[in-house]
Formats: sequence, structure tokens, C-alpha cells
Amino acid sequence: MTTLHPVSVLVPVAVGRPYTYAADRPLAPGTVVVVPLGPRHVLGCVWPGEVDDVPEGKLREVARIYDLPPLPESLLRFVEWLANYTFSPLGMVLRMVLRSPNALEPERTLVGVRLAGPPPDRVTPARRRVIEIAADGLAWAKAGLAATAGVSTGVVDGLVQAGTLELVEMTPRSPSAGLDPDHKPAGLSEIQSSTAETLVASVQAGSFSTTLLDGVTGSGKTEVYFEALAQVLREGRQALVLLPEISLTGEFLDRFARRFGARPAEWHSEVGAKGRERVWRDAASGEARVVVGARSALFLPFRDLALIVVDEEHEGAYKQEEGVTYNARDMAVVRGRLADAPVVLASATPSVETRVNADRGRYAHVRLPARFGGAAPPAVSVVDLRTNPPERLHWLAPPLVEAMTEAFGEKKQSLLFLNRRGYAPLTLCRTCGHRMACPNCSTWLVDHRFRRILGCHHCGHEERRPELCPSCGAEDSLVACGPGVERLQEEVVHRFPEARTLVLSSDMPGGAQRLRLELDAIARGEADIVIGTQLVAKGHNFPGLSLVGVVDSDLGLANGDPRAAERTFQLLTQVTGRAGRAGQASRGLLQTYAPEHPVIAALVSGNREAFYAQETEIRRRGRLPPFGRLAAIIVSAGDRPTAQAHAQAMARMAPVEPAVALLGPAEAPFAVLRGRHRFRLLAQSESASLLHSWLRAWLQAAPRARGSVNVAVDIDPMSFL
Ligand SMILES: Nc1ncnc2c1ncn2[C@@H]1O[C@H](COP(=O)(O)OP(=O)(O)OP(=O)(O)O)[C@@H](O)[C@H]1O
Ligand SMILES: [Zn+2]
Repeated sequence: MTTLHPVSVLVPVAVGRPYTYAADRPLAPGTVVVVPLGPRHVLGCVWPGEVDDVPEGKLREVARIYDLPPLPESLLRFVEWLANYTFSPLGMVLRMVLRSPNALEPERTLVGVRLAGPPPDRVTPARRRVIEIAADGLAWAKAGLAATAGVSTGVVDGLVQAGTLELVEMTPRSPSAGLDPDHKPAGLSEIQSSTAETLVASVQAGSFSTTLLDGVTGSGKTEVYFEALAQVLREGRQALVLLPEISLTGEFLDRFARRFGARPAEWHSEVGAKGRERVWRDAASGEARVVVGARSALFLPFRDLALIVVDEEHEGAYKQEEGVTYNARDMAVVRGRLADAPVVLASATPSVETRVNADRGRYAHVRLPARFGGAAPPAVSVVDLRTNPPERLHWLAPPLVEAMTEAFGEKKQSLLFLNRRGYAPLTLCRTCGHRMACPNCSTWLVDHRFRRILGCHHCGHEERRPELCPSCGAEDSLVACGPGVERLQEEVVHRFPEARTLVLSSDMPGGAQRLRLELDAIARGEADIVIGTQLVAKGHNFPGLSLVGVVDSDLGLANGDPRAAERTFQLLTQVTGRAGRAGQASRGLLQTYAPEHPVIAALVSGNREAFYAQETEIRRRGRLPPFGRLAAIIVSAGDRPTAQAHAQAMARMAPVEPAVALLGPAEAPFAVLRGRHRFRLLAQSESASLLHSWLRAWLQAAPRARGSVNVAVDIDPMSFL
């Protein structure tokens, strides 16, 4: 009889701790297994720590042990850390690691074919084409060779039988296995190379550190952190580069390939299941040298992580808002600490949190204060809409139209930035004043003319634009109010009928794939006037762009979010920073009703230090992050009284602690979202650890969520809606 060994196994479902199973041999923590769970079999991971004392007869047995190296200990600790920090079930965080179950299966070796002998006696035209292509002497996948030659695979089989081709085993290699640190280094400027040296030194040190790479738009931050990646390659170790999803364009990958001779491994929503399996497996084996990915790449099982770069670290898109809520930038720092690897945070407009950490010396701070090659920053000025308004039902004021006319005349690209998708943000009835609202959310429906619908940007509700006002029945009385990018396009096409105009918005048909293609097309100069929402602002390189017009600079300043000023400053710096990157003179024009607003003033003067100093002071006084920590609790339910009652009951159970302030419950600004009524509570404290233990005590004491009630905890919230 074999003795059974008790092991702790964590399963990737909503559980807070591992369960005990029995295995026929001792298993190292990190070993991936299959275990029975109720009636099912699920994946699991052998978890470190004490094993529960369960009588042996009661234990269920591990059903399968994968023949893989165990997941790295630093990854298991990261899962634990993140679950604890975000108040998420441990198993749900593990689930983010075990997302590609097929990656665990042993890899099937592909059988390919290669030219091996003389041509067969009978050479048909189809056979000749295959032989010509195979003449390169390389191993080809059968289907690939057939497709390239434009023949059926039967033709290839025939040539194998004839002995012209032979079968060979092909082991697919990670594309990033061929990366060459010295393929084509950029000739760095003096300041670029001294900055690069600092980053290279942090890789060489081989231990945890955090460095803010703070360089104005177009200063060459990417080129500089590429040098740190080169060092990782020289050491034969692994690096992770995080980018906001939408910045993962062909342009970035091509640029990477020019520098290193091959593409990195990619990890983002457009990569199919097979591609992901490959990256997962290669991260685990160490074969993937550089992975470039969106935030979830943080959960890949890197065998030998030597560097994490977070590009555009200020990006709100790093915050995962659904399920396990976490900020990938902050968690990258944690991952780096646990893996003892350096972390580089890069941005032209660092978050105030990161800036303060650098100012306090917690992060090293390296700067690139000027654009590469002496290119001047765009000259930013204001179009005061109070004195220079656009014509009725137009959105472009005369000075902006003039600048666009000039740019178009000189065959230069212009970009109009308006952070509003669709045709118009509001539709109302001229007769009775009725506003078209979402039935499920506290929002107005957005007019999408292109798709002929009124739609909600929160729940996805869509309806046809009615002929009659649903409230008073008046005919032809509904009018569009305000501009979205589609309406702006009407004006642009009308004013510049000759120009090639392109609208870029995340909801255009074709999805992320088409968007990437269009961004690449713009970079190649295939549009004269680009109209875009915020996604064009993000890290793209449009060499031909020399004018940026911000149609409504005040848009983001209007809401009561504590980060409104910071976000607007970042967004407008980034979007104007798209201009003049190839060295040409360039301009940014900000249409505004509030030219004296500190954010607008800082953009015009180019005095970012003044902006940071002022914003830091506001945060300090308000005990806002990073001087204080916030945690939001969002209570939602199918009806308003239930949500309110539960939020109030929770508030009553909050432990009394003078160092923690609890605000609310208050109805959320989006009081109804996707049919759910929402109340918010906000806890604030100067001490992160105190806030954390207080929250834990509170959540334990609070009444259980029952029925339709849901309680979501959002640590370090970015959204207050
Ligand atoms: N040393 C260099 N040699 C050649 N070209 C360079 C060099 N440094 C930067 N460039 C070019 O300058 C442009 C801006 O560089 P890069 O995109 O790296 O800047 P960035 O600081 O990352 O910009 P942003 O924050 O605006 O995205 C690119 O076209 C890049 O190829
Ligand atoms: Zn809705």
C-alpha cells in the first residue's frame, strides 16, 4: 500500500484558502495539479504553508500532477499579496495565473518537411512550385508550404512519398528567442545614454529598485529603456514591458523589431488562445526573453524575471475595474519587489503618486528634459471661446480653422481631439424638453448617427432614434445637443472637402484590430486631418503631425473627481505632445472658456513643475493619495431601498477609529448602472496599513450581502462615479 501525502491545493475559484488533498508523493509548492472539487475536476496549484489536519481517510486524491516545473515562488507570493491587498478571494487571483490551461499540456512537436532528394520522375507544375519554394533548404510546416505554393497538401505528401521531401521534427521557438541585444542600437544623445546607463546599472545590480523615467513627449524614453532590455538579453534573463492595451500597435512592435532583430512575445486581448498558450509556456520555460503585454501579463509565470518596465505609467487604463480590481502599475512594483527585480516607470506626465514617491527618494528619478534631436516642443496657446466663439452649430473657432487651413495648405497633418464618442452626447425634445435617457443607467443616451442608434456607454443599451418625442409625441422635434467626434467630422468634411479625414474612436466597427491598422496608417501620413477621442493621445508616434487642436479643453475639468486636474493635464500634454515629433515646428491650440484655469495655464506656459508642485500641495492638504489612502465600497442592488438599506447597515457596523474617516453612504454619481442601484462609501486614512486592517475588521463585522445585494471593494480607487 502506498502512503499518501497530504498537500494544500489552491483552486482557481472564489475561495479564500487552499484545501487539503492527498497525493502519492510529496509535492513542491507551485506544482500544478488537477483535483476533484465537488462533482468536477479543476486545475489547482500546490500552495505553500501548513497543511490542515484532516483524517487521512477523508482526503480526496490529487487526480493528476503536471510534468512542469513548479510555478515560481515569487509568483505565489505575488498572488497572496495581491489577494490580501485588494480583498479578493485568493483563488480568484490564482485564476489570473492559470488562464491558459492548455499551456500546461506537453507540447506537440510539429512534423515539417524539407527538401532531401532529387525531383520525382513526374514533375507537374504544382510539384515544381513546391520544389522551388522548398529549395531554400529550410523546414516547412506541411500546410504552410502547400499554401505558399498554392497547392493542396496532397501534392506535398506525394513529394514525400517520392523521396524529394523528407519529414523532420520542428520545435516551434518563441519569437523572442531570436532577440539580439546588439542588432541595431540607436545612437543615443549624451543625456539619453547617461539615463540609459542608470537603467542598465539597475538591471546589472540584479535586485529590486524602482526608477521613474521622466521624459517629455518625444524625448526618447522608449529608446532609453530599450537599452535596459538589451542588458537583460545579454544576461540571458527575462523582461516584461507593460503597455496600455491600445498602445500595443504594430508601430511599437516594428520599432522593437528594428532595434532587436525580432518581435517580442505579445500578450494582449488580440492574441488568440494558441498564441497565449505559447507565451505562457515560454514565460515559464524562460524562452520568452521579452514579453510585451497589457496589464494581465503581470500574472505570467516568468522563470527568471530581471526587469519590469511600465510604459505610460500614469495611464488610468492600468486599473482593472472588474472582478479583482488592481492597479497594474502599483502591482508591477510589488511583483518586482517579490521577484527582486528592478522596475522602471516611464511617462512624460507621471502620476502625482509616482512623482511624490520620486521626490521623497523612494523611487530613483531620471529625467529627459528635452525632445530628441533638438526638436522643439509644440507651442501651446489658447483659443478663448468667450471672445472667439465658433459659429452657431459649429465647434471649431476661427483661429483653429485658420491654423488647420494653413497646415493643410502646407500638406501637414492636423489632429482634432475631442473626448466624446458618437455624434452628440445628448438628444432632447425642442417642444417639451424631454431628454433621451438610458432605461438602465443614470446617463443620457449618446447619438451614434453612423450606426443609427442612441446608445448608452455604460450598459450597452441601444435603441432606434424615435420619430416622435416619446414624452409629448411631437414630430421632428428631437435635436442633437453638443458635439461628438462624428458630428465634428461633419464640420471638418464641410470645411475641408479636399482633405483626407479620419475619425478614430474605440467604438468604430472593426475593433482593436482595425484601430491598430488606422493608427499605423496615420503614422505613414495617410490622413490629413485626424479626429480622435483619447485613444489617439496614448503613446503613438505620428511623425507628420504638426497641429493639434483640442476642441473642448474644459471637458475633463468639470467633474468632481479628485484626479480631474491631473488627468486633464496628462491627457492634454500627451495629445499636444503628438505634434512636431519629427523635428518640424508644431502647435497646440486649446479651445477653452477658462484660460486662467491652473491646468490650462500650466499647459500654455509649459511649466509642468509648477503644476506638480501645486497639485501635490492640494493632495497634501486634502490627505489625498499619496498622502492618504482611499478605499471605496460600492453597494449595489436590484432596487434603490435595498441598496441604501444595506449601505446604511454597513456604515453602522464600521469600527470607530479616529484615524480613519468614513464618508457616505451617498448615492453614486451614476446612481443606476446596468439596472443596478448604487451607493458608495469612501474610507480615508493617512496610514495604508491602518486603513487595511480597519477595512478587514469592518468587512468581517458587516452584514452579509444577501439576495440581489453586491458589495465591491475598490482599493486605491481611480473612478468615483
Ligand atoms: N537616439 C535616437 N536616435 C534616433 N531616433 C531617436 C532617438 N531617440 C528618439 N528618437 C526618435 O524620436 C521619437 C520619439 O522617441 P520616443 O518615442 O522614444 O519618445 P518617448 O519619450 O517615448 O515619447 P512619448 O512619451 O511622447 O511617447 C521617435 O521617433 C524615436 O525614434
Ligand atoms: Zn445604460
